[in-house]
Amino acid sequence: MSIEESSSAPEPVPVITPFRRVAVIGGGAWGSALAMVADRAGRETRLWIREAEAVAAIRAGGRNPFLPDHDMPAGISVTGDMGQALDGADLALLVIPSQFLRAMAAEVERHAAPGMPVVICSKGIERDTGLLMTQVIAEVMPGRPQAVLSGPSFAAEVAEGQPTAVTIASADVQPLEDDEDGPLDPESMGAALVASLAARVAVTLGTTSFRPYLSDDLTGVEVGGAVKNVLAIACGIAAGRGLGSNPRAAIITRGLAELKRLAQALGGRRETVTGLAGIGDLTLTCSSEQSRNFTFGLALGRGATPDEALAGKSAVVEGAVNAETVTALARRLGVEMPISEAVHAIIRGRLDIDAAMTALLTRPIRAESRALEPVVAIDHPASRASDLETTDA
Ligand SMILES: NC(=O)c1ccc[n+]([C@@H]2O[C@H](COP(=O)([O-])OP(=O)(O)OC[C@H]3O[C@@H](n4cnc5c(N)ncnc54)[C@H](O)[C@@H]3O)[C@@H](O)[C@H]2O)c1
Ligand SMILES: O=P(O)(O)OC[C@H](O)CO
Repeated sequence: MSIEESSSAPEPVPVITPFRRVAVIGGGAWGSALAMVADRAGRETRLWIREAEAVAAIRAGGRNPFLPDHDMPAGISVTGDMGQALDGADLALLVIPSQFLRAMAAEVERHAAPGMPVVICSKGIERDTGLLMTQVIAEVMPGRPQAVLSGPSFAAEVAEGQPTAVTIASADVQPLEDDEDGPLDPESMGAALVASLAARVAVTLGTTSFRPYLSDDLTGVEVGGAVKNVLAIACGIAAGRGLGSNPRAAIITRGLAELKRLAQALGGRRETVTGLAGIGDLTLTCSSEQSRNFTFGLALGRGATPDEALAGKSAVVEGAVNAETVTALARRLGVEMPISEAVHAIIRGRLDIDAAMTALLTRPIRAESRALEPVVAIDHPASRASDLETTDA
């Protein structure tokens, strides 16, 4: 029996027109892989790369140094000229490391056609402002339609065409008409989702190896992408320190609780946290040495300083910055994130790994679920004054 036969027949949905000309802004590993996705999906694809050497290397028939094991398909037009990349584009994917997105987006805004939507593919929170990437784009590209693409997706595997599923969220998912069942009536929301920018981006990029899911929760999706990087560093640290397999499971589980608290404090929804951009990306990044964040943590755990762990890397380690941005935002909102705090304190040299581990393990004992009210916290029998609570500022 086929998959189609085994499930009830879906309602017919309107045909959604894909975007035809896609500009990918940012030719690091992820931008290059996403350009390959767009090319495979049959879109006219241009890839803007900031580094002239990378453009020259690809044009000379070589490979992008940011994705050195993969040929760039001939159908992708590679350029270092932003105006050329955006000329005639009807969609742009912004694949710029989070701390540089503001500056690059301002340049995109100068060249992009009015109303051309952008898809944010970066994972992080801006250091100077504590803003999510969607908030940065709203400031720099006011009024421009935007979506977010995130989820468990190592660039190299996507470039190889390995099966990958991601979440695409856009904010234009409004019920199509007033509905007496309220704005979250599933039928009305389902219809709105189909008419959304997220859906159009999904049909633009979907292939037999790249499967997007739709969401209207940009905040939940964004917080997942930023926080998982910090938690992957925590898992790397534990592995590098030789602490066995148990801490990884604990960090993923309790880290997910941190992620959920921050997402909800910012207006995101808890179910997004259990989706691809939350637990999906968290489990991927916390479990693989393909992750730059995990391997950064691994080096710290083996005794390297943060500078030594980053030395010689052209690749971005978003979590190294986002440990600071995530915890600063959490503190401002009164959200407890002890594992992320510990990672930040270790990177800053304020706490050594063993002291951080002891501090985490001896925090007050409380119910696992905060749904169990009232929340009772009991002093841990082995606790000292918690190092974590004194680490910062
Ligand atoms: N690599 C992945 O597997 C992957 C997957 C999903 C999401 N992401 C996210 O995509 C974003 C880009 O990461 P990547 O992996 O493509 O990068 P990368 O590590 O492969 O390459 C570094 C990138 O940083 C850019 N860069 C360096 N200095 C800059 C500056 N001063 N101004 C502007 N840009 C500068 C380079 O041009 C290059 O594009 C990050 O937010 C990352 O979290 C990456
Ligand atoms: O290599 P990392 O740790 O930046 O992770 C890459 C992607 O975000 C995984 O989804």
